[in-house]
Amino acid sequence: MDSSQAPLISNSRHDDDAPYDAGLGDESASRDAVGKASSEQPGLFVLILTFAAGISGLLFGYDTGVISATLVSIGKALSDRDLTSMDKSIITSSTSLFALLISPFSSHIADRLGRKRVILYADVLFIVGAALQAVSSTVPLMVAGRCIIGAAVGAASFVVPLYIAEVAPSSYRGRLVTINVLFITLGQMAAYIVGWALSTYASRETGWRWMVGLGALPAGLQGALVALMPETPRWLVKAGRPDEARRVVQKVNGVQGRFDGTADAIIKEIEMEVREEEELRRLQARHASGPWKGLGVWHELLSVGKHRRALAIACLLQGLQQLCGFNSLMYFSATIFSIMGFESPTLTSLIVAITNFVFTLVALVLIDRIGRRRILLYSIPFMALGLLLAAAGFSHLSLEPSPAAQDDDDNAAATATTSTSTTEGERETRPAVVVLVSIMLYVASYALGLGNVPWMQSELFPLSVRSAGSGVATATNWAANFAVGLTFLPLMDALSPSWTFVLYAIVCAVGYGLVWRIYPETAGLSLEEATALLDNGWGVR
Ligand SMILES: O[C@H]1[C@H](O)[C@@H](O)[C@H](O)[C@@H](O)[C@H]1O
Repeated sequence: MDSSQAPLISNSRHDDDAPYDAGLGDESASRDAVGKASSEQPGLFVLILTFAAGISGLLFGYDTGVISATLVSIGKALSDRDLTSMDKSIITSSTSLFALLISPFSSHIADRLGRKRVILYADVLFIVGAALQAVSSTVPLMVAGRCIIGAAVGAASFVVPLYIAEVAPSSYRGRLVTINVLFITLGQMAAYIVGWALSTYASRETGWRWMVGLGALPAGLQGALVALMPETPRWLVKAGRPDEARRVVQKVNGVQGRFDGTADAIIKEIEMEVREEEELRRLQARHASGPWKGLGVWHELLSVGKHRRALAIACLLQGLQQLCGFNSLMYFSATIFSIMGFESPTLTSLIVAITNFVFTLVALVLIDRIGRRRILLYSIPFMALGLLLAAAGFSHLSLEPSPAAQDDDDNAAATATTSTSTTEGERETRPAVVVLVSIMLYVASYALGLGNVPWMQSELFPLSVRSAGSGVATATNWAANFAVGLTFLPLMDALSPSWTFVLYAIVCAVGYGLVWRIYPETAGLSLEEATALLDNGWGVR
């Protein structure tokens, strides 16, 4: 895996003011000229770039969030029958599977053809995937559309943060991680609003087709914006085009067409970094021995104790972010609220997306003050509590797990009417409210901690293994996301909703113990200090 492989990873220098450093390389380099450039106000150009990155997070969020309302609105439109739990699970998880499969390839394309090219290809995939879903008439066609969307999400979630990190001044790179998560949650909220509006006001036949098809619009906008943007200076230098790279740096710094010593210094620094990186790769290849021979950076990652520890922590956090079951709500909350008999399941499930977005915003403000380890240790118990309360609520509800009840809003409304018109039904209202409030508690505590902290993975790894380590951790995230998407509905059928939620609570409890045991506090530390914590052990005091 090369330096550009991992999402949220970039190349160059460490910025002490940027606790969310997106995985930038050479810690030792703090050149004056670069520092000067970094402290400047963002120009219009940089703002456009940030917006472009935002669209990508938005698409990631929209396309993963929209499936919740889509699944309850499809009815018999695919293959002339109701969707089974297995259909729903495959339609949902095919996206994460393809995101997992595609991201390593996109790093090679990004290195060969440039970052911009990957963004454009991803946009094309977003558009094709959206169109295919919108016109699909069978389950396999819908799955094919979701796979194409997955490939787009995988490529975009990898390359856009990289693009911005390589172009923007260092002070902006640092905030990228959280801004990206914020845009993802914004996209999910937008998907839920669109899902609710279309399932309520559009016709039954076409509403869900618009939901999935609308994802093409931001992709088209992003494609048009990206076509106007330059390649990154770092890629241009690597491709032997330093003059073009200099022009881009001048544009970013707002000194286009004038002599600018800062731009020269930055280009020199990039050239140095590119050389250092190549040298490092040669050394790694030469020193590898035994089973790791020829594996280069993998040898370095797996044979050195502190790198292994960093990898264990990063994978633990990413795995936990998904295995705690959050995305089962993101993907299936409308289905859950539908079988609980809520009159408008898509509107009710909007609460999940809004809570997630609002508390991600709160996390932005709190996380540096409280610290990553501490915010996790404070929030995970509340996640477990929310899950257990929801499980208790579910055990007092008589659910209607039949596909007809799940897929038909009218049916769901009928169920709700019946349940509220009888004494039996009135007794059911209270547990339904308990489930809803518990889910909000769970989502809020997730958004404060686990929704964000794992993406700060790159600060655990030293430069030499940063991209490889972050890449593996990101793959862990998609793999666990896939597993949860595929197993949630079958688990609900096999174990009951209560026990499924108890299972996620157990995952949270085990995760809490592991975080407490092996994840040291890195907030407020420079990248050198953070990675040094793992030199001789887990660094937990
Ligand atoms: O950080 C994000 C965010 O928490 C999203 O809401 C979730 O759907 C993603 O899986 C996660 O990676």
